Amino acid sequence: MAEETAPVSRFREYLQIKTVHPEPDYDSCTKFLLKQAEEIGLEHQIHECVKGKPVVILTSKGTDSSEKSVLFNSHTDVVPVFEEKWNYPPFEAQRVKMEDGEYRIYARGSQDMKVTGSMYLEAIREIKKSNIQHKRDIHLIFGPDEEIYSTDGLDVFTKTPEFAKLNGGFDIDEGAPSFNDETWYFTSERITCPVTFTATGKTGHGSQFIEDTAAEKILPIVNELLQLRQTNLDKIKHHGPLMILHQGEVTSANLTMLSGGKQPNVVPATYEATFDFRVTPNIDYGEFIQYLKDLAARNGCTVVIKKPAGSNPVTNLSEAEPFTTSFHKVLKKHNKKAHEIIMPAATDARFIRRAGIPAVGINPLNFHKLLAHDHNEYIVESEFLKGIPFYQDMMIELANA
Ligand SMILES: CSCC[C@H](NC(C)=O)C(=O)O
Ligand SMILES: [Zn+2]
Ligand SMILES: [Zn+2]
Repeated sequence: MAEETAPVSRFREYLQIKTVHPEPDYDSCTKFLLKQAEEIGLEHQIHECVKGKPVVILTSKGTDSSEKSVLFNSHTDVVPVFEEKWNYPPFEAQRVKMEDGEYRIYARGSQDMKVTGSMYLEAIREIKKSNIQHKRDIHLIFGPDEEIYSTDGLDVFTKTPEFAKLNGGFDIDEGAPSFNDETWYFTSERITCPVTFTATGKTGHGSQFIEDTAAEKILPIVNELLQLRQTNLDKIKHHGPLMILHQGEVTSANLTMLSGGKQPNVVPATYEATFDFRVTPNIDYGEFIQYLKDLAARNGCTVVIKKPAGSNPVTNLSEAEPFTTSFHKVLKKHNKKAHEIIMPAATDARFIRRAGIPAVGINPLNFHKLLAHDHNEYIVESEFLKGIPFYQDMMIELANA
């Protein structure tokens, strides 16, 4: 049995903190991060835009803090588990030796995204230990509530003077591990767009042909949107198993909640249908919202756009020099077969882009089954360890760009 190294022990300690919704233990998490900062020799700030929702920032000062800084962002919260479905307890972070000799770390958050926060911490630890100087300030941002829309997290924090004071010039953010030897990076993402349609109609006895019912109003909407889902899926189906890389190019629609009715023999007065749309940056967001409003009106329903987004800026890397050159230099040094794709899900990078800062989501882990939000989430230890020098180089190259 290979000895557990200190970076793995610290990663496991981070995973053991139950920052799980609906009641994430942010206090213990902040204590852990501050202990890291003290050991490593980093400055720290804590911003609670909303009480109990800390954004923790750990900083390695550069030799010229007047230059634009570089940000390395990650979230500290994790999604809930169905514990009975796990082979290993999700908050023990067990280190398990596999038949191929590899070690895996099983825990909720191991992929999404404490592995990234841990790689940032270990990378900066190495930089400080070796006393390597860098020009720009490096800020590690640990944000809360990303998994629940970041309303009390980066969404609000990125609008504060404290965020502006960080003077960010470039942001490295959440990515996804790849299932092969390629590394994907994201300069844009689909807008997360939860929408609820409500139909109201006549009620009465379940034995009668009541007219103008809620069901008759909601169903055309549901049917049209499920058809839209199919049409958009058909556009990317030809990619076969690689379709997953092209999801961001189209808008997805999933009926995620449907409710109405109290008893079988009472015609319901209302029906509610909630869709999780992810709106591709390839279409006009405003036009899509108008389409949903028209669809509701045409069917005599009301519609609530639950998280109106305003804008969905895309990072144009050709306009993000000198950082872009440094970013690609590091990918090359680490022999990354890099591909730019559209992030199909939502990350906190959207708020940083909205603040006018170029942001790139990336995850250097290769050969992983994507297990974010799934049972038995794990990472392969050797890939985590390989990611540390990757981020070390990324920090130094960007901070000296
Ligand atoms: C919508 S806010 C929640 C964020 C979450 N992000 C990821 C990467 O899983 C999502 O896209 O559902
Ligand atoms: Zn995440
Ligand atoms: Zn997530």
